[in-house]
Amino acid sequence: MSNPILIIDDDEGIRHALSLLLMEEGYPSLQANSPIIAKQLLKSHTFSMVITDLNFTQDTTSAEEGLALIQQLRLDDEQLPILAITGWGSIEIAVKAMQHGANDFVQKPWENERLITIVRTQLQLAKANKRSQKLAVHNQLLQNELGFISGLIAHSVQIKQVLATLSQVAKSDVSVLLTGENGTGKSLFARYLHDLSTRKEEQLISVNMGAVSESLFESEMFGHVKGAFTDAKSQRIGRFELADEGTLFLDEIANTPYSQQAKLLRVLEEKQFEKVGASKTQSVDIRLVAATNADLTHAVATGEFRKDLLYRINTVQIHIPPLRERIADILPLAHYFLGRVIEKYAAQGRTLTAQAQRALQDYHWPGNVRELAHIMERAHILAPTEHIDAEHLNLTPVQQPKHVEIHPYCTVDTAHLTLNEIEQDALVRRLAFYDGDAVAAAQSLGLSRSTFYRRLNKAGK
Ligand SMILES: Nc1ncnc2c1ncn2[C@@H]1O[C@H](COP(=O)(O)OP(=O)(O)OP(=O)(O)O)[C@@H](O)[C@H]1O
Repeated sequence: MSNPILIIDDDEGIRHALSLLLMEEGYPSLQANSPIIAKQLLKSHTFSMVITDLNFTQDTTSAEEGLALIQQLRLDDEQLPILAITGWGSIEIAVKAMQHGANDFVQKPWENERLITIVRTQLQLAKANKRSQKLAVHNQLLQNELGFISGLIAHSVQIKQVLATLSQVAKSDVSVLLTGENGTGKSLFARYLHDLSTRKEEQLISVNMGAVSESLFESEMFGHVKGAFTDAKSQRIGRFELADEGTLFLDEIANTPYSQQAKLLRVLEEKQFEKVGASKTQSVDIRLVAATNADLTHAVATGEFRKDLLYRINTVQIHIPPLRERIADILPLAHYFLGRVIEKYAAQGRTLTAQAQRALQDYHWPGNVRELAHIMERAHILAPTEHIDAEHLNLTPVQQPKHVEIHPYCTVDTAHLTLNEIEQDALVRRLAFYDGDAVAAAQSLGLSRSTFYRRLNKAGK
């Protein structure tokens, strides 16, 4: 049901008549007999529109009280449609009401049909305004999303299976958690899910939880009202509100500051929130998709991630396998990215030699699909002829830990070591091999960084 319309008039008969008229047209309403009561109601409720008289004390005709109220309402909310009722039919007052922020006016006694037409028009206008405001913010967000594309390459059985599961759950409203290494395509799969869902006409709003600073978390997620804090010069729409009726994609969810996880959970559970500085509660209807490259079960065990939040977000969990485990995707992706760079630079077509193709298939891909995209662009720039050879791919040995000889692990005499000692030795050597870069070391072993550390610590005990 839509938010109610607030009727403000000191005359009970008028409030009643208006309320009945609106109800017949399907608009619920609440009533206030004075500006004071109206302000109280506005603090605790969200209204779709305000219809207000201008004189609230008997025998006054100056309209001062009403004009002051309109001015205040407009200051508090730039979008709220305000309709003034000018009882003492002077055009001068009607003009003043508009100057103070009213969107339109009607004269008493009003014609029902005209009044309803104005109400309907103003509500539609407000909805359109809100939508375009949301679209503007959304476009900005999209522009900030580097490398966003709509194409999706799926040749391997594993990715076909992922797509099948995504289509299966898309139409429901269950929360989906996408797990997988960096660059495996989690954001792209979130978009795929949204596009297949019943919410596809609405927005998919992405938030990189690692990029939201702790101090601005609430303002970013829930928005703020004008004046909520020193820099809050105007009202701000938060990501939850932007995603209303659509999908909210929380990327890198493991990076949500612990102090904010309870607040996030509350909104996800109750589907209600308050803007920073606002006392009234807003409802929101979102479908949640989250993504992580971390081991969230481990993060729960170490107290970094709330267990209840994990259970709220992982109703369905889908793992996106790393590129090295789905070799069938490598060449189709390589050709796809090559096609894109050729288009981008309006360049002549190029082909991959047989050696280059083999090198791509043999490579370990610690940076997954994102790395492949970069390598194809670089190769396009580096190759002097239309043939891209293995050397132009520049797959350096450091990035290629698949070759056993570069890990001096085999030279260790393991005959007298326990399994734990062998594991620790392997982990320590791998870390040293990557110059202490735990992420690269973990990725080369097919582990998340946290699992890598956990095993390193365990093996050391
Ligand atoms: N199957 C695919 N087909 C086409 N492009 C893909 C595919 N998978 C990934 N990509 C592209 O690879 C890049 C990295 O993907 P994406 O950003 O979705 O990965 P991610 O798993 O969300 O990464 P991170 O964990 O770092 O956020 C993007 O440009 C994406 O469009």
